[in-house]
Amino acid sequence: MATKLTFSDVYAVEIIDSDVILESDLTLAAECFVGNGSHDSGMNHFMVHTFQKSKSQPCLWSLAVYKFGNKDLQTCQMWVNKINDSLSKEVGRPKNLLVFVHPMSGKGNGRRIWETVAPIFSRAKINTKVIVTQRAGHAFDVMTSATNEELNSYDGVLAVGGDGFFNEILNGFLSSRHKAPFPPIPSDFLDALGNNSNPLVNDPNGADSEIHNNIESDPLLSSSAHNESGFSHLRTNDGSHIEDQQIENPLPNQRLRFGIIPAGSTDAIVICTTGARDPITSALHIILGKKLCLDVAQVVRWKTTSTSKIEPCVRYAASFAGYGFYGDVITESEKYRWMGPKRYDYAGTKVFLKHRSYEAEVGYLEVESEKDSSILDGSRMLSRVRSLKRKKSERNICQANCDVCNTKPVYSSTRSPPAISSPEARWLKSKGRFLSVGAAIMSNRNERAPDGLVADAHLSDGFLHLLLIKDCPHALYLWHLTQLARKGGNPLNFDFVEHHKTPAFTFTSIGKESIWNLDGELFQAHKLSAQVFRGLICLFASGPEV
Ligand SMILES: Nc1ncnc2c1ncn2[C@@H]1O[C@H](COP(=O)(O)OP(=O)(O)OP(=O)(O)O)[C@@H](O)[C@H]1O
Repeated sequence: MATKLTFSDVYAVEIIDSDVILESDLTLAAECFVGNGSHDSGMNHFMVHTFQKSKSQPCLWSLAVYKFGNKDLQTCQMWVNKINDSLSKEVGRPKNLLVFVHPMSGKGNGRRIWETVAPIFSRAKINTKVIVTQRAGHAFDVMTSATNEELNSYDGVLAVGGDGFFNEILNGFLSSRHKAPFPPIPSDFLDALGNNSNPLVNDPNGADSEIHNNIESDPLLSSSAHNESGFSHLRTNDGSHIEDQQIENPLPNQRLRFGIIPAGSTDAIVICTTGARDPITSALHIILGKKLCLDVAQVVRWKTTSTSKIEPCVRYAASFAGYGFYGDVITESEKYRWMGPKRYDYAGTKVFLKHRSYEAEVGYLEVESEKDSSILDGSRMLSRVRSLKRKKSERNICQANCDVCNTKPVYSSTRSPPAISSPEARWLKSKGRFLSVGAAIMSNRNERAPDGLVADAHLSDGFLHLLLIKDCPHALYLWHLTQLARKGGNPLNFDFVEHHKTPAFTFTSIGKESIWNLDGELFQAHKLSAQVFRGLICLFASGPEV
């Protein structure tokens, strides 16, 4: 039994009328300090609502209530007032929230899950405006059309649903508000536009690997490259020039936070940011005003198919962007939505059995700390890749109050990550046949991959992890997948796996295929670029306790 409570853990206090104590209140009040004679008639009580951590799984929080009693009602009221005064001084707790509920999310439980947690918000005296979505795109439309003034009347926006639903809300928020230069353009694209760039080439298929170093003439990163190709360096997503715009609500917007109550099929973002997949835990993170900044990838599609026109289209992803295997699984699984979460297993097996590979060219920005030397020969490249395949014991796992995420200040949204525009920036290129191309913005832990795709990815370090799975025998690919599914597995420790930590990459499909998976949502792109914005949004979460 707890002998002390901290105000930061208390979310509500209320006087209760002894004559009408509900049965449910008594069962909840499993642990309570009961004064002498508290069972006497005429005794008055007040309840202090807080939470407790599960002993076996500290990230899993459950509600706890402590009951105090006194014969004098005034004394009880005085204590309630004093506690409320102290609670009102707790910073960062939300008072008004906009809540989107996806009723069909996951197993179709979105509405029921919201009804389970809604009383906790009422008890904490948080006002909620609830919108139950009628169709896909509903939340996106509300978020894009809301004025900044309307959004400013809320302390946060909640998604009761899965990763895809959160992605929709995120895109609705950012697409009309995030003002930033586009990420670098794929190099072959520049070639087509009359540019002779020749960045470093690393052929993943090994034998014909040709490595060129032409840093000085690399035009990928210069603002002029964007201008030459007809895209202004400082353009917003709606195409207007940033200089012409008044930035009303600069991003990152530390005040408006996002929250997710998990109700989806995968819920990787919730698992990575709270450590649990539990609606009550998430509700408590929100109510107690926890705050965590999150990297967001801005993905720009330049061309939808090989023959289509150049039409830049911007999307955002908070957890993952994937092509090949990942694109096929999402395409296939859409056909079996009626199966609920099981559709991913079914579609995954079907796609795995087909064992298709895709020809593509991927460019990525080399990171100073990942570099072994200024000249990368084959063996150094290999050792660099190996250095990323560290043993689990050496992994620096992202967690609550993470040192890595707290080291540098967050970027201003009006600038690209500095590494991209820095003159020392070096681009490497990988061309060949891939089973998949994946970009993990966070570890993507979920119930099928307990350590995630990249166990030591961080939530707010400004990097994504590019995973290039080169064409390999079926059995080896199965081995890689089983390592992913195993706690403590080492899925990156294979010669056919390339792993690069980078703030930006470009992609061009050489074949016809062009299906990407962004946070579990389909996105068709034959040619795209992506860059990470560090800590672009804030979440009501505190990070997992590992
Ligand atoms: N009322 C609705 N009817 C149909 N589709 C909706 C509705 N509201 C939202 N959607 C769409 O459903 C898609 C999937 O939602 P969500 O992510 O919650 O479920 P999921 O796919 O089961 O979970 P996960 O993304 O975790 O795998 C989202 O793209 C969202 O746009």
